[in-house]
Amino acid sequence: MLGFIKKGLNKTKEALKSVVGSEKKEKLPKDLIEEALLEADMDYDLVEKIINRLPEEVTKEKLKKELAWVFSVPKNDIEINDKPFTFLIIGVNGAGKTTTIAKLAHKFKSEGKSVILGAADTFRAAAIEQLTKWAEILDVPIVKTKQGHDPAAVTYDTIASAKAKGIDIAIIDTAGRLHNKVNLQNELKKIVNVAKKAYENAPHKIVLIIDGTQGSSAINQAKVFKEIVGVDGVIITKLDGTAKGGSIFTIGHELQLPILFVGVGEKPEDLVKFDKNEFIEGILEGLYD
Ligand SMILES: Nc1nc2c(ncn2[C@@H]2O[C@H](COP(=O)(O)OP(=O)(O)OP(=O)(O)O)[C@@H](O)[C@H]2O)c(=O)[nH]1
Repeated sequence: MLGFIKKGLNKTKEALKSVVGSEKKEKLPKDLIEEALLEADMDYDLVEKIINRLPEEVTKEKLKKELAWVFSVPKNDIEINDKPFTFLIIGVNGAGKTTTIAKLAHKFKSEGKSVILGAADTFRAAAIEQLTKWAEILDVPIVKTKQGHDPAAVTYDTIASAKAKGIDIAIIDTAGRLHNKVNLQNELKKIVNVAKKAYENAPHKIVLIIDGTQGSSAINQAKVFKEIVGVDGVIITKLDGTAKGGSIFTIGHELQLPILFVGVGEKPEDLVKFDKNEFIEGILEGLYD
C-alpha cells in the first residue's frame, strides 16, 4: 500500500514542493497549484480544466474533489478466470518490459499460481538472455528460441506448453521496434493470431508497458500501439525515478485504458497495483503537507 506513495511518488512530491514550499498549509493560491501540477508533468489542458473550477485560495479537500473528478480511469482489476491465462507484453525497447515481466511472474508466483515465460522478443539476443536470467532467479520455466527466429512460434510453444503442463499463467515478451510501424503491426498481429491458434481465448490481456520517465511524451507511442494491436491495460514503469508522476493523469485521461500496475524500482517486488485515490493522496501530500 505504502509502496506507491513512498517509493513511486517521492521525486514527484519533491517537484511539487519545489514550487509550493515544504511547510504544511491549509490553503494554496490556485496559480501556485497550476505551476506545481505543470512542473510534475500533468498535461496543460487537464491542468487548465481543473484550475478553471477552483477558487483563488484552495483547500486540500477542494483540490482532492477536482482531481478525482478530472481523473476518470477504467477499473483495473484483473480476474484470472481461465487457464492458461495469457499476458502479451508490448511496448518500445527500454520501457521496462523484461523487468515488468519478472515482476508479474513474481507477483503471481507469490499468490500461489504457476507461471511460464515466453521469450518472443527474438529480435535481440540480449532480450532472450535477460528474460532467461529472470526465469532462473524466479525459478519459473521459459520457452525460447535463437535470436532471429519466429516470435509467433515462441508464442505458440509457450501457450501449448502451459496447456500441456497445466500452468496457470503465461507471460509473453515481444519486440518493440517502433521505427517500423508496418513491421511491428504485422508481427504483433501475427503473434496474436497464432496465440489464438494455440488457445482460442489467448491472449487474455495485451498489456502495454509505458516508461514513466518519459512523461507525457510516451502517450503518442501508446496511441500507436493501441491503434495497431489493441491494448487491454497499461503498466507505467520507473515511477520511482521521475519527477513527472503527474503524467499518470495525462496517460489515464488520454488513453482511457486501465492502469494496472506501476513500477517503483528494479526488484521483482517493486510492482504496485495502481490505486487512483492513493495516487491523488500522494499528489496532495506533495502540495499541502
Ligand atoms: N527504477 C526503476 N527502474 C526500472 C523499472 N522498471 C525497469 N527498470 C529499469 O529500466 C531498464 C530497462 O528495463 P528492461 O526491463 O530491460 O526494458 P525492456 O523494455 O525489456 O528493454 P529491452 O530489453 O531493451 O527491450 C533496466 O535497467 C531496468 O532495471 C522501475 O519500475 N523502476
